[in-house]
Amino acid sequence: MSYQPLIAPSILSADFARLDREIERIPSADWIHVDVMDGHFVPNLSFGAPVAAAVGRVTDKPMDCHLMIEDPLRWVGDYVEAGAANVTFHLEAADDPVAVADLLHVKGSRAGVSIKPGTPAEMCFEVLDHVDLVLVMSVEPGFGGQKFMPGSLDKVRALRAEIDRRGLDVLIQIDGGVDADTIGDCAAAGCDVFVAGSAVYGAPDPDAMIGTLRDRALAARA
Ligand SMILES: O=C(CO)[C@H](O)[C@H](O)COP(=O)(O)O
Ligand SMILES: [Co+2]
Repeated sequence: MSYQPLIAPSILSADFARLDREIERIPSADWIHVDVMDGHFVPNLSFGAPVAAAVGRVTDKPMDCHLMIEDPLRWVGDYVEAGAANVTFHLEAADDPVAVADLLHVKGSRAGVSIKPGTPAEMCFEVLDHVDLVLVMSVEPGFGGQKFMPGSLDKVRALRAEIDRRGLDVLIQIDGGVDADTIGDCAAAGCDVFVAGSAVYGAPDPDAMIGTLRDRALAARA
């Protein structure tokens, strides 16, 4: 099948006082990326399941929850109940990542696992058969607006090779510093899903920026 990059704007860079209006500004988005930070796993606090549920009420697009939280087994169910289509937890935070992924499937969402910049791609290999998505962080998680770390692309290439070798239907998502200049390299390395916060909401026309990002990803794979 032809390559179809998915653009997932992060509402972390949106105006939290008007999330309904901010989501209306991005009709071309494929997914809505929702960054949950608990102030423990990462040194920042964003919001939790009630705000995710509010996002779910104002959009029909798939809600993609990125949980930067400790003890994901305890909390993931709340995000499925909030309406998430995908729930991604951090490998570094999970005692038993397969149990978290299995719970997400039982609850009815897709399961994603994420790795921070310092975690080798190979650490994910044993959970690849149990998840639908791997999220490679290309900044240290916790804050929007950071600079893309090009070293993350080697991890994307390693994951792409292993997923393809096993013939798995697992998406590779990249998150952090993705913009019109960096998305091409991410697509060429093998990414399927692109999170962009500041690049989209910092643009004069956020929806036009989504089109630019998609075009650049497609061009890099042509
Ligand atoms: O998970 C995240 C931060 O931990 C965000 O999704 C990410 O940083 C998006 O913001 P930007 O595109 O501005 O880097
Ligand atoms: Co994120």
